[in-house]
Amino acid sequence: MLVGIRALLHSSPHEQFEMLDPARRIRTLLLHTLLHTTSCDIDKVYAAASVYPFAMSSLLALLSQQTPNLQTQKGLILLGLQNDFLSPDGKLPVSPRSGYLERLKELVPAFREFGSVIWVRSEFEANRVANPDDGDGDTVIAGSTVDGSLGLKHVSKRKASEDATLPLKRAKPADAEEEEEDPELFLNRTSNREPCCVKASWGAEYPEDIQNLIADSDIQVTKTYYSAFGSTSLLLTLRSKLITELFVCGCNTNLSVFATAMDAARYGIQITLIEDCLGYRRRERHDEAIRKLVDIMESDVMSSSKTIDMLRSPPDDDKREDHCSDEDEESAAATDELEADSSEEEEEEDFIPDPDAHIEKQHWPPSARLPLNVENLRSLSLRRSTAVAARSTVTSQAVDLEEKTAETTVDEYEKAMHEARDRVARYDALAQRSTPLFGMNKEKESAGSRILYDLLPAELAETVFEKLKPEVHWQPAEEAAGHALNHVLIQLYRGGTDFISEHSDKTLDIAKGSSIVNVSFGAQRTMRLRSKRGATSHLAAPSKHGAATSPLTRTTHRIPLPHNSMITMSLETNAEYLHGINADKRPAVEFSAAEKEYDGQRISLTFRQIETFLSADERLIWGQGATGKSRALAREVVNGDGKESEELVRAFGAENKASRIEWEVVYGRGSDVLHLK
Ligand SMILES: O=C(O)CCC(=O)C(=O)O
Ligand SMILES: [Fe+2]
Repeated sequence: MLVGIRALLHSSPHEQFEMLDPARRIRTLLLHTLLHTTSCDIDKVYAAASVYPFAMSSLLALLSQQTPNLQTQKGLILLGLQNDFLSPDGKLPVSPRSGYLERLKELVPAFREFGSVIWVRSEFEANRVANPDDGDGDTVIAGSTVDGSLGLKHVSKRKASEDATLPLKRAKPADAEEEEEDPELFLNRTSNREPCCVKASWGAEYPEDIQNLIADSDIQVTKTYYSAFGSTSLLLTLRSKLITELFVCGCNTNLSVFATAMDAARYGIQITLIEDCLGYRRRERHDEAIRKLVDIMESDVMSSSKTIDMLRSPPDDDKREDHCSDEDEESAAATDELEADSSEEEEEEDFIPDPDAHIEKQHWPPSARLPLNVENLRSLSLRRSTAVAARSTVTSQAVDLEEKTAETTVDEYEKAMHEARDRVARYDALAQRSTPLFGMNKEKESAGSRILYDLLPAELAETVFEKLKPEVHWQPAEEAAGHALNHVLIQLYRGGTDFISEHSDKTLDIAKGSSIVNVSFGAQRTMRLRSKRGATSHLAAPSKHGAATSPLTRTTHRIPLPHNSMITMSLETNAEYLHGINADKRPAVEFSAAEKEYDGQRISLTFRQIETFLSADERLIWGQGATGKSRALAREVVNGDGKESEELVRAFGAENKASRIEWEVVYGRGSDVLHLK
């Protein structure tokens, strides 16, 4: 059960009225319509699994076998760093990104301490078809796919009987009519031009600077397709080395990089694109490739320096643990063994693969297993990078607020909250410190919703919970009116089993275009956001048919809410998803330190900008959500369960169901009902 304590606020000391507490309408309704989640969304971690079920399930099977002590490895893959692309005299020079080589000079040797370095070069052998209609070719972003949506449909045509160890897309020689004139399609000889990287030509060689970076111990691969998995034994190499995570550099982002990363991700390998070490000729193609890899394959994107930082000081375990713990789901496995130890000796000691066996059996020998399944691996990896990013962006905030920490009074807290609210209003400033709610590079999907860690200065954060707790029991919250937010709801979750069912906040009384700001103190809980049934999202990546998610697929995001964090939830996110905090029924031993803190109790503060008002005696109601739209037109509140209550319940129900409501149609007339029975 959730204990909700209402906090009525005066909008200004001079006006004799109180804000309508929307929670009263909302919460009373919730008591009647408790929604219990009944089924687990298997699509939760990445929708790709349903698009490429066969490739995914083979890796899933592989990773979920239970044998201790097997450690996964990382690889740095560098594609196409050849004269034809890097040299100004090459056939298809990419735009030299400033400092690119310097960054590689730092990254490559640094990476060797943590994993394998893999150099992949192209050699023209025969014309390769890109994005053919029958699906029998490489997937790149060029030619006819550039303006429209990318033709991925051929990949899903793969039959389960196909051998997943073979490259997913085997390009076939192009015939005359299929010739692509797009000059970026460098593995294509047309009547007008020569292909790039012709075997034994200068263009196919590595420039000297790159040659100097290659060590004897590195893996070198020559490919003749856009994808490094076509015509090579790269997959076997990766599997024999237990490389489950690839960091990708090179050029072109939209060609070899894209085709390779797509294939790798289909094989269940976690991809991190090192954005400042990618080369391209056209920015929009580079962006599109990254967007698709992030949206479809849940790839991460990092700078080279952040990659090195992350490798050198991986985030602590608390931040990496998966907190999926809904009653309808298996809880995540332990994560201790996740961190790869890249020492070659240890790797060999534990597992000596028989490559032939892999082709046939599609799984590792029973003696080799991972403690994690692929879902955990992926979500952890995603979380980890987000945590790193968050950590590295909060430093300036800590400095900013340092002076304000001398005295940790509630006034101080108020001041800090005001400051935080101002920052919410100034989106640009906030963006420096917070990250998109659903992860770095998920700006669009997050629709302006963001998460900010380390909201308050450290000293204040240490005491704020103890200071706020008595407030919850004793009295409504102090006035917390800011410029944009005039209402706060304080809620105490007494332990892991207190929950709030999934819902959308009802926008009847909430100012249009405003954001809902949700601050967490105390024990960490996880907010689950789940797209509405039958909703076609306009926020996620559009598919060929224009809609991002099929009406049957529901997208789920789980956002851990650590102590001292703040979510700014846009009304768009509120409309698109139901949000809630499920009861956590895992055994206590599975709780992380952050989840156990404060005796498992959590306080949330939900700030809103409310546009419907009540008179101090609660007899009159007016404003956006009432029938009288101004003070002068205020009407008497309606209580009881008459027809009007029923109508309001129905309207609220509509908002819980639909990702888009016609606000004017559903709520426009307003309702003077205050208490729903
Ligand atoms: O406690 C929380 O963080 C969520 C609260 C919430 O969603 C609500 O009150 O509408
Ligand atoms: Fe809510």
